[in-house]
Amino acid sequence: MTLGRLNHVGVATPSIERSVDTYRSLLGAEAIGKPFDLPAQGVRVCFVDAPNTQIELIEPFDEQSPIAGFLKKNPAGGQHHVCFEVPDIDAAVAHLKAQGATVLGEPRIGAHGTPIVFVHPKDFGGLLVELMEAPKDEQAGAH
Ligand SMILES: CC[C@@H](C(=O)O)C(=O)SCCNC(=O)CCNC(=O)[C@H](O)C(C)(C)COP(=O)(O)OP(=O)(O)OC[C@H]1O[C@@H](n2cnc3c(N)ncnc32)[C@H](O)[C@@H]1OP(=O)(O)O
Ligand SMILES: [Co+2]
Repeated sequence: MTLGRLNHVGVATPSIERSVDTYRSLLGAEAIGKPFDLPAQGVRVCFVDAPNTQIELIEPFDEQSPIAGFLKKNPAGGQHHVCFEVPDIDAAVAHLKAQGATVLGEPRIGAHGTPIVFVHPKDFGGLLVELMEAPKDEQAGAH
């Protein structure tokens, strides 16, 4: 298991449009992607680029969304997860399970088109951690 770059910070919001306005007006964010649906993950997504990472704005796609409960508890939204890159998601999952961590489900394709998996917040002092397999071209470029 090798810890890689911080890929993004996930921020849950009841309205991507309102959050985008806030990032633009209060923080001067300019590089903001177009929102898109990810029904398989139960979210609508929009990336705000910062020089060294991304903010991933996520809004529930439907009532079954994994962020529905979070927004019920935090109606204004808030920081939801952090995502670190790993070179090999299957190796990371095997390592985490061997250490007794609670891996939430099987790896699935995430918003960047590579496999992702989540680790329960109880294993990280209340922080929901997402691991994302780094794109192979980035890994090749890193050597
Ligand atoms: C855009 C696609 C993708 C990407 O490519 O980047 C994504 O990021 S998708 C993001 C959304 N998807 C997920 O979050 C999937 C994984 N999450 C889950 O499986 C669940 O959300 C959860 C973490 C198991 C929580 O389930 P939930 O039913 O909402 O809550 P519980 O009531 O069971 O909560 C148990 C416990 O955990 C606390 N909690 C819940 N969410 C968070 C959070 N985001 N950060 C920190 N803590 C969280 C909750 O408060 C409970 O605590 P206690 O009350 O102390 O038990
Ligand atoms: Co994410």
